[in-house]
Amino acid sequence: MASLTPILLLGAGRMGGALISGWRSAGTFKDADLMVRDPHPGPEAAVLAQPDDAGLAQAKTVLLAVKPQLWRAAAAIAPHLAPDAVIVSIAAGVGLNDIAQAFGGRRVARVMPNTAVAINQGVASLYAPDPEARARAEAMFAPVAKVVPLESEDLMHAATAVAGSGPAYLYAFVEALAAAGLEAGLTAEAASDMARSMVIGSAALMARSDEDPAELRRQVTSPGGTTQAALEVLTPPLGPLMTDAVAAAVRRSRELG
Ligand SMILES: NC(=O)C1=CN([C@@H]2O[C@H](COP(=O)(O)OP(=O)(O)OC[C@H]3O[C@@H](n4cnc5c(N)ncnc54)[C@H](OP(=O)(O)O)[C@@H]3O)[C@@H](O)[C@H]2O)C=CC1
Ligand SMILES: O=C(O)[C@@H]1CCC=N1
Repeated sequence: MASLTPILLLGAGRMGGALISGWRSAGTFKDADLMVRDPHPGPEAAVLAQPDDAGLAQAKTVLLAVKPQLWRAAAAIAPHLAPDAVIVSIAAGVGLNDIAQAFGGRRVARVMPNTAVAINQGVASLYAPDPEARARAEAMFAPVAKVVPLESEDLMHAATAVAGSGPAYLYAFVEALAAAGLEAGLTAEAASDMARSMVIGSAALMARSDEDPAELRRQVTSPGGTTQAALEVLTPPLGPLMTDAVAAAVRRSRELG
């Protein structure tokens, strides 16, 4: 693999900022290895070099991290890039061939990360038929995420729906559980503390356990007890609901492309 730095973050908002935080804490890149082009960079990117058009030619790798609706406008920098610059896109839904075309035929990798890269515990699905682009994307994401290679680009929609958007589903669950606790008589503060701490502790337990989630669930569920009573309410609609939610995200990902 050729040198992948300097890396240009083309867009450095919430997801670009999460990556910068993760790279800093993992020691993956020095700030001097990173540059940013963004009209309003987030706090993590504010100290990074902001090259003018001539300076863009220094970038060896470009992380495309703008909203999917804005990616074609962002690609207007392509004529200023070095011919051998490689594009690594995290934009939801936007196809590899379209990106390659807009960036003058340069090599492209697609990655779908999630915000947990900020603490080096992300998931990053990767599709890149070009070996050099794949190697660079792996070098960028393996220090901050579990990298999951995808065999076909079409699976990127499902990866986005499960692991890219997934953190929001979990936070929505915590919100709903806290609201239910409030309804059951707890104070708002106690309900929020319990829901949040329960998810943090249960996720940490799952991370350390060799058991699959179904066995961990069984370990909590006493026959005829409280958990069983709740799961009899929760489980029947949960599977179909999650299937519908993931299908909606897949549909939206296809539309964004
Ligand atoms: N957030 C997430 O959890 C995840 C996001 N993604 C993908 O990452 C990408 C970025 O998402 P996110 O970080 O949430 O979005 P943000 O809006 O937080 O960040 C995008 C940044 O790009 C800037 N920008 C807009 N236009 C341009 C341009 N022409 N050139 C350079 N920068 C520009 C925006 O500035 P301004 O605010 O001024 O418009 C903003 O700072 C999306 O494509 C999304 O699909 C992927 C996985 C997870
Ligand atoms: O909501 C979105 O479209 C982006 C992609 C995955 C997470 N956030």
